[in-house]
Amino acid sequence: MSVPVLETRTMDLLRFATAGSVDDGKSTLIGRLLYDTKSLFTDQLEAVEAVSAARGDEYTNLALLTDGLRAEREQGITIDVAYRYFATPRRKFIIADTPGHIQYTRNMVTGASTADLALILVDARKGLVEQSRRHAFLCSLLRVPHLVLCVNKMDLVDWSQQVYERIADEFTSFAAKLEAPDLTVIPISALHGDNIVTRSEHSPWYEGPSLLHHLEHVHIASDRNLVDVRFPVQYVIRPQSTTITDYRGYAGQVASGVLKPGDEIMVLPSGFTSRITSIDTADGPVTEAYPPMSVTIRLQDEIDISRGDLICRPHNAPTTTQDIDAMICWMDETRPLTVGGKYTVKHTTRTARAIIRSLQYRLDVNTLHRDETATQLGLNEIGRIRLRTTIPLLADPYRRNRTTGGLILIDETTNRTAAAAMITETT
Ligand SMILES: Nc1nc2c(ncn2[C@@H]2O[C@H](COP(=O)(O)OP(=O)(O)OP(=O)(O)O)[C@@H](O)[C@H]2O)c(=O)[nH]1
Repeated sequence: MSVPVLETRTMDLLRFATAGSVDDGKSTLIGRLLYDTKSLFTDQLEAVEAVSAARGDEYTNLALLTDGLRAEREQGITIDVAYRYFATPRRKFIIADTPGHIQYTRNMVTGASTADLALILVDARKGLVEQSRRHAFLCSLLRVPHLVLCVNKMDLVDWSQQVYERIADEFTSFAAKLEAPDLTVIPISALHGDNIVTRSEHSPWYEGPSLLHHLEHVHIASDRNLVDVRFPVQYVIRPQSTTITDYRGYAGQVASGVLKPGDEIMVLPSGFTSRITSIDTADGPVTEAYPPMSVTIRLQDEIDISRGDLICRPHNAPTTTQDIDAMICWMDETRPLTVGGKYTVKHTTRTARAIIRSLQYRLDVNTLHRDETATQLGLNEIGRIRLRTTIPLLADPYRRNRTTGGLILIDETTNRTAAAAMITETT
């Protein structure tokens, strides 16, 4: 049976990103999750207890656990995306802890772009702030399928149901305007551990799940696109590169869809068709491949295929195009995006060069106002652009496919990532 295999293999890992303003309690919450799921080593805990005591903190400061960077510990703020891992018997988790400061939109974009779920924290005393809306907007732009609003520090508002409901209602109506995905709101106290692992006795009026229960059970298997077969070829394994003289395979990671031996496929951009003879993995051959598996595909016919080509089904192909419309988040602090600028584009396994043909508008992420008179995008600004590439890209809209719909721009002189972009239209 193929379906149960698919379920267990793809269901056991949840990637989530955390967001919130400064001091809303993200680091404390992550520390609490690590602590309560026993994902810590004794020496880590002892170190944190010692630092907390030295700082004169009233409670063991669990936020210190997630402060991976020395600079951050000194300044007391999160400045980069820190990845944390923990597991429960039901699932493994990767947390992207992204900073709350307004100037770190690019880190938030980096952390959330591969997330299954985003967790936005608000301080119950302050309610929704500009940052909460901004983060919710970015999550919708990045198509993060599940959103959780944690109303934190409920202990500081005496576990008031009214306070919680006002914040939950306000956020729910804002999220509705964003085509936001599945939304869950949970009242918590990260510091004291209420509604984190088990339901708290302080909130008898709250009938939903604890945060961990929700993280363990949120259904993510159907978020993956299993319909459109997209296999960007990363590496061609030729006869001379193995000891088996007649082996020729195409290695890569399945971006979407399900591939099976016997399937008819088409290779882009050439358009040649063939059939899959076998699918190999590091653990031996498999009878099917689906995202995010890394596999090597062998074909019945000898076709000229190189890195950057894409394998799909003959009647379900991405658009082959040099003209791309995209929403873009500018990440280069030294130079702004300007019309006419030339960049290297990395799109799946394909590299091209591109020119920015136009900037249609700059978006104010707080008000969602579009400024059509804008001529530049600076660090952390978001806008809609049109670009033309030197060679065709094999692209889908980002809303359909987060892999074949995403690209990055690289500054050719510094080799730094200048922007991340989500394709809105391919023409
Ligand atoms: N009373 C109470 N205090 C909390 C709670 N959660 C966090 N705090 C406190 O709020 C302060 C800020 O928490 P952090 O976890 O450092 O906040 P953060 O959002 O990670 O902040 P940055 O890393 O600076 O972005 C700390 O003093 C925490 O102890 C809570 O549920 N109740």
